[in-house]
Amino acid sequence: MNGQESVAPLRLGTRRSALAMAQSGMIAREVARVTGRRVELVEITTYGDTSREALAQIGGTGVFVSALRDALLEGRIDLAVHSLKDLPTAAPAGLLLAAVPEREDSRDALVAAEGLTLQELVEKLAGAGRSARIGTGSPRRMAQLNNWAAARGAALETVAIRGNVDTRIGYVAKGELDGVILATAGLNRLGRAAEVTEHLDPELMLPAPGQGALAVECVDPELALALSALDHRPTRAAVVAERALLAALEAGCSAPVAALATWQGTELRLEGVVGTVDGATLLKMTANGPLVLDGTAEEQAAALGRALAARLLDRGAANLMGERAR
Ligand SMILES: NCc1[nH]cc(CCC(=O)O)c1CC(=O)O
Repeated sequence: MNGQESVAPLRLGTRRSALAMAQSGMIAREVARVTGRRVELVEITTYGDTSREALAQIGGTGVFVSALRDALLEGRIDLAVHSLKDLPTAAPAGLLLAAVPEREDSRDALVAAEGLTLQELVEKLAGAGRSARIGTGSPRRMAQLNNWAAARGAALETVAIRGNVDTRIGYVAKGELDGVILATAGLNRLGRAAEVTEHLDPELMLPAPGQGALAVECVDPELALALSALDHRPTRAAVVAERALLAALEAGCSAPVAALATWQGTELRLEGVVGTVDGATLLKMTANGPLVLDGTAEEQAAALGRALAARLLDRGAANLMGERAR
């Protein structure tokens, strides 16, 4: 046996949902390329995968992440891939955010029958004498949809749903709902981009902090160094700003908070939204910061996020979000 063959494959922990498998498979190929090592997928079942309870009841999307993090800390896997928007802003000691690969489309998407946009859907159903029933389990999406409808006097009702992509799209296919909102990035990664009937403009629907981006976590600093080849620094700076905003608001992952940082030349432009689920109030603010992608980029980006959070809190964001999570 030569030295090459005796090197054990890297164990990449993944949830077994179709989306997690697609994301993990994609990153596994990249990891094999940059490390020159074999990568095997190790399936980890999380409580969030087996429970039918509402996400808010079982502690939010953090439940998907914690089983993978436990496996990392216990040495059962070498690296894990998460959807960045599901990653709690506080990381347990010992975990390294080795890479944030280039972000996919960050926008939310409408999947509706007959290829209709939100506006067309609302108009058509108003003609039929009823309101559009749109499924989403996300308070952030509910707040913005309800606010959009209220501003137009449109008859729209949000319906709380959860489940995987198939389940959610199934509600529309079976005619139980008029439309559902999903993240474009997830649909793209699953090869289901064609099901989207409208990509929602961030003006209407600002995405969740980190939406469309992935996080690669590991424990071993040497592995982290190798994985940093997959890091996309403009994406990392953007999501750091978005997550700093979220953390400074002390909002739980189920609070109606949205944030998106985009590059305008050498400036990072951060937009934040805090609202009430009923859409009655939506607070939207923007901060711009010139940002140099050097060793201090993350601190500069985080400062931008904290500054915007402070301005939102000045305007009463804490009251809007209701009871703060912890
Ligand atoms: N909350 C679940 C979740 N977490 C990550 C994605 C996929 C998109 C992404 O990577 O941001 C989704 C599905 C969705 O919101 O439709």
